[in-house]
Amino acid sequence: MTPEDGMTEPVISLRSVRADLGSRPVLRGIDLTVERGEVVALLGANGSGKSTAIRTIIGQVPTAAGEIELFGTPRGRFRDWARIGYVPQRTTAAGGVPATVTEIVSSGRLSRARFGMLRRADHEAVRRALEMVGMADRAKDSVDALSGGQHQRVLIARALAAEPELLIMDEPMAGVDLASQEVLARALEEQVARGVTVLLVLHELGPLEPLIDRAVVLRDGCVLHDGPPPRAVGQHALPGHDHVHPHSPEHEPMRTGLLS
Ligand SMILES: Nc1ncnc2c1ncn2[C@@H]1O[C@H](COP(=O)(O)OP(=O)(O)OP(=O)(O)O)[C@@H](O)[C@H]1O
Repeated sequence: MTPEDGMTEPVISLRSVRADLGSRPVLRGIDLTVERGEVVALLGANGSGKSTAIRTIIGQVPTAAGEIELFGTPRGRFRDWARIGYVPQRTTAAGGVPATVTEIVSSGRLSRARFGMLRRADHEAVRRALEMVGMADRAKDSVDALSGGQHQRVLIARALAAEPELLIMDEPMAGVDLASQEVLARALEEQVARGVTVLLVLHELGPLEPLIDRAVVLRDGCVLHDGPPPRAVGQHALPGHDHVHPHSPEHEPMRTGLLS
């Protein structure tokens, strides 16, 4: 590959990005770069702006200032959405619409389908995505019959079905049982081994810890930390552990926390 192919460009680049929700400034000057093949975790307390950052990157929230590039192209001109798999913050896959697991996952393949028609290769990609998240045996079931963790697996399979180069996931492990977490961690590991770039919001690194190259911690819409992920196990060791120090009577309890 040559630089002209855009292969040396960061996959995601944010420069001084600001975004408002209503009249409220939620992102207050974010710089963030994700290089090809990196796995970056976005951490921070509730309300610090993680989801808004993700939604701004994929164009669901407009920027008030600053620049965003996807695969080296300004976001406003970016059209190649099939290269990006997005897993929104936890919702049910069904949304009240009667649909089977296969139908939901197939909808993630439409961006790759020619003239909106799924061909054999597309059906195979759907089947592979279902296998990757351990849901192949539920392919024909209605999504209404699934548990929360299984819903989440289906949403991830939907994102994987297009065989994206970049996966953006908003708390993929939230509310997911341990068995599903391990399945998802393995699926993600497989994606990373193939060179897929990943940006994901997490509350704790958990079973994904070994995969994470870098952690970006937000606080009040600003980047507080951008560097190696905390390696020590356990919530206490995270940079942002909500730590109240009761043993400093002369001071107010000190809150250093970011993650909860
Ligand atoms: N539609 C909205 N209108 C106004 N303010 C909003 C809206 N959605 C979110 N906010 C506010 O924006 C801030 C950032 O929210 P965001 O969802 O990005 O945080 P987060 O870090 O993802 O939080 P969580 O960990 O709880 O998901 C919060 O203070 C939230 O109350």
